[in-house]
Parts: sequence; C-alpha cells; structure tokens
Amino acid sequence: MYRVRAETVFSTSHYLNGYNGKCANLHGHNWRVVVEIEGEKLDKLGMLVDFKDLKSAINEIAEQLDHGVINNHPYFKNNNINPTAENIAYFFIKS
Ligand SMILES: Nc1nc2c(c(=O)[nH]1)N=C([C@H](O)[C@H](O)COP(=O)(O)OP(=O)(O)OP(=O)(O)O)CN2
Ligand SMILES: [Zn+2]
Repeated sequence: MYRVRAETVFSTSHYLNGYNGKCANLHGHNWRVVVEIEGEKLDKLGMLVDFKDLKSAINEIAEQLDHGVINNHPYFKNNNINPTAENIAYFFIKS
C-alpha cells in the first residue's frame, strides 16, 4: 500500500449555527488540511499520484476559503451546512 500526502494552510472565519457557546459567533482560525491518498497501483512513472498535482488541487480549494467567511461559500450557504472541521474536511474530499 502506497500513501501520498500533501497539506495546505489557510486563515478564515466561520460561525456554527445552533452551537451553544461562543462558536455561534463569527470568529477565525488558522486551518491546516492534510490530505492523504492511498492505493496499491503505481502509474508507468512509478507514481501513485503526482504530489505536485495533489498539492495544487488542495491549494486551489483552500484559496476558495482563505480570508473569507466560510458560511458564505455557496457549498455551505446553499446547502445549509455548518462549517465544522468535519464538514470542511468533506468539502475538500468532495471537491
Ligand atoms: N467536532 C467539532 N467540535 C468543534 C468544532 C468542529 O468543527 N468540530 N468547532 C468548534 C469551533 O470552531 C471552535 O471555535 C474551535 O475552537 P478551538 O478548539 O479553540 O479552535 P482553535 O483553532 O482556536 O484551537 P486552539 O488550540 O485554541 O488554537 C468547536 N468544537
Ligand atoms: Zn471555530
């Protein structure tokens, strides 16, 4: 089993609808997202996935959120999704 990992960081704000506490208010975090792809089969170059491609893909997703209010991003806003760490992780996976 091979694993290729890439990470990206971004700074952004959010608020958690329905949360019982201060996190229901607009506040910010510095986020670090680590993505790991695993698989058995390498391509003819001997790569599972080119980690430059993986890194640029996750940087592009992070760019959509950086220095903004995650709640206003269409994926979260239009689907009424709370921007928790779990839902942000899924946003990276599905993107
Ligand atoms: N399971 C989850 N629990 C909580 C989440 C979440 O996304 N999933 N989110 C929050 C709030 O966003 C809260 O603001 C997080 O606060 P905190 O843990 O302090 O986050 P920091 O980045 O500020 O961490 P530090 O270690 O304090 O720098 C609450 N619960
Ligand atoms: Zn928070």
